[in-house]
Amino acid sequence: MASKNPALGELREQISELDNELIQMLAKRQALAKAVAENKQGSDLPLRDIEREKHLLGQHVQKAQSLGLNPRFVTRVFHTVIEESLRTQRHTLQPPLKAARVAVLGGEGSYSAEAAKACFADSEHQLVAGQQFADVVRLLRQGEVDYAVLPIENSITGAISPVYDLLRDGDLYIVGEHYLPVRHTLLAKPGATIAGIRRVLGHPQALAQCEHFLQENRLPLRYCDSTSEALKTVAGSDEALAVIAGEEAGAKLGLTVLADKIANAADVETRFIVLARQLQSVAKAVQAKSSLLFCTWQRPGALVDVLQVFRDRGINLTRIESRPMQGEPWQVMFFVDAEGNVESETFVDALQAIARCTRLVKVLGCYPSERLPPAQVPVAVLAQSEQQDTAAAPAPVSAPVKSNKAWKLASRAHKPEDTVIEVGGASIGGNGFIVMAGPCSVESEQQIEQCAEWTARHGASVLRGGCFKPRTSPYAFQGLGLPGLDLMKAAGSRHGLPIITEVMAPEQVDAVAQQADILQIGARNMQNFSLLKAVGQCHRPVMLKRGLMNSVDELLQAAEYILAGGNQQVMLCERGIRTFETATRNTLDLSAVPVLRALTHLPIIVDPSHAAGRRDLVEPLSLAAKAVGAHGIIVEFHPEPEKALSDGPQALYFEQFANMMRKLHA
Ligand SMILES: C=C(O[C@@H]1C=C(C(=O)O)C=C[C@H]1O)C(=O)O
Repeated sequence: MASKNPALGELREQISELDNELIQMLAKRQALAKAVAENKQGSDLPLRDIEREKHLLGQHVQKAQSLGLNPRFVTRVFHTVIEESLRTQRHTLQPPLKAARVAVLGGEGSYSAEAAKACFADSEHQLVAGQQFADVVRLLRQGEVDYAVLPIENSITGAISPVYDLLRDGDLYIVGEHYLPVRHTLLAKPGATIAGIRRVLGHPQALAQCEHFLQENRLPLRYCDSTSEALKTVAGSDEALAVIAGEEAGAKLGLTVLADKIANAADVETRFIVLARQLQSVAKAVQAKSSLLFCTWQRPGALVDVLQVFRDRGINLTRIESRPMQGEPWQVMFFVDAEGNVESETFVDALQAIARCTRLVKVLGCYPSERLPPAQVPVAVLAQSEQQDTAAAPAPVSAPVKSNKAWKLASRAHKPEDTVIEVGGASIGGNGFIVMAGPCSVESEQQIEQCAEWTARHGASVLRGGCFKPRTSPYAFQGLGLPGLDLMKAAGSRHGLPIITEVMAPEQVDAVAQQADILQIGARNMQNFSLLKAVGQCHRPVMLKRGLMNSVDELLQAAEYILAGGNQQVMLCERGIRTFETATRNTLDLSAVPVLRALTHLPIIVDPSHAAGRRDLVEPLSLAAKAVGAHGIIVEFHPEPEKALSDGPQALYFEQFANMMRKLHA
């Protein structure tokens, strides 16, 4: 290849050399991290130092920008590097578990086997198969294995109840955890087709995680004790059977993939626990989790008393589950996972306090926390903007004293403090200022990818894009619909951006909420009350745009519909109103921003693009929006505005957007 094209060969050689250097540097970095761990052990400091991580990332991101690199790419790289550094540090102070024999459900081919291999990657071990969860636990109790690995919760179907129930006896202890990404595929013998399949075999958990696919294809099920049993049955049968399992496990038995990624959600993970017969001590410096079980007395506030113990001591709970108590109908046991080490002073004190207010409390284990949330550094430009200079922020306007029965939940009287909506790493509301940016409409994979890249590169926090377009004319481009939303979600995920898109009808809400991180209600739909009620039932944040002819009071009443439906994550958007003025498409009512900020705790966003309808006005209006105290703006840009399928004249050119971002953050 290189001989035909020597220039290419040379370039590749240079890349290989650089990669080589990178690897050597990574190894040096790891060695230093190990030395830091040893140093920390002596000095009693915790391994993780989130402030140091933030500082480092901040510096790296700035450097990256000065070299023309995408700051989010650099952040992603360093998140991975630091995660590995923390893993090495953890292993330095808390040697990884070593086992000769490990019990798992179903043996080779099962997801449990995969998890066990990951947990005991550092030691030669033999897997011992149990047919059911109870058998796995029995093997450990009887001393036939050193450890057992069991699934405890799944990211889409939640708690794996039979495993919780096996922990009730409290004679086994959790000594480790592992998050396993599971990629369910439908497998069958070569030549089979989905239409021809008579029955799908699998473990009940795996079948439940793929329920939507199975129902859509009307496939009858057969439950098996384990995935490996299901695999073997399908591989050894002449019937038209299929199995839900991982691709690799199927390939070992000669099975081929009929459908890939068939789980109900895109990224599915199962959390596994490692059980042992003895409680384990976790080194002080290692970030640990502890699991407890408790039963409360039957009296009002009994559960609150226990939760208060954690709250008073600053202990964060990562999970709470309840399960029925055996032999005591309608009585429950609570299982909690908490951040902290059971041997720490705080925890010992907490356990004593819990013992005083419960019928029963048991420690189920203590183990290194496998997953630590990455340090969040906004990209450099964002960093400046998010720490908005409060001295420069407009002085708060005081609300007219008026009791309003039409919009109670939206009012400052109901909630004096600002609502801050956390979505995909962006905080909207409070003292921050965020930018949502992207094309008016999603037009193609390439277009939305280019826009997502540009949005991320210039420090905007949310990717916008319309998939269902409310157009004045029925002949205008109506949007790509759900396939467009899939393209936008994928582009957003690649660049670490949450996405916002418009939803136009109540029956679309469920499907759009599956993918979109924020649902937008357009100006024309501000008083579509059945739509407002539908998004009020939804778990996603909603951005409600002010109607062309609606007052601030009507906007707040519309927001009240959503809040009254239960959804408290509402932000309001000023996008221009219709006045006698024709110099601009609409008149951007910037005075509504401070007025709304005084009246409501909800975040206020400004849309200069739709208000002005002209790209040359977008930058001054954006700067003005920030100056009057908006929590953010939503703006449109396009790689080729002249060719845009909708609203081209208001779309910024890429460079214009970049310049505007620099000014906004100056
Ligand atoms: C290496 C350290 O320990 C941890 C790992 C870090 C890293 O890999 O850069 C940074 C901070 C700590 O969470 C340190 O404290 O410097």
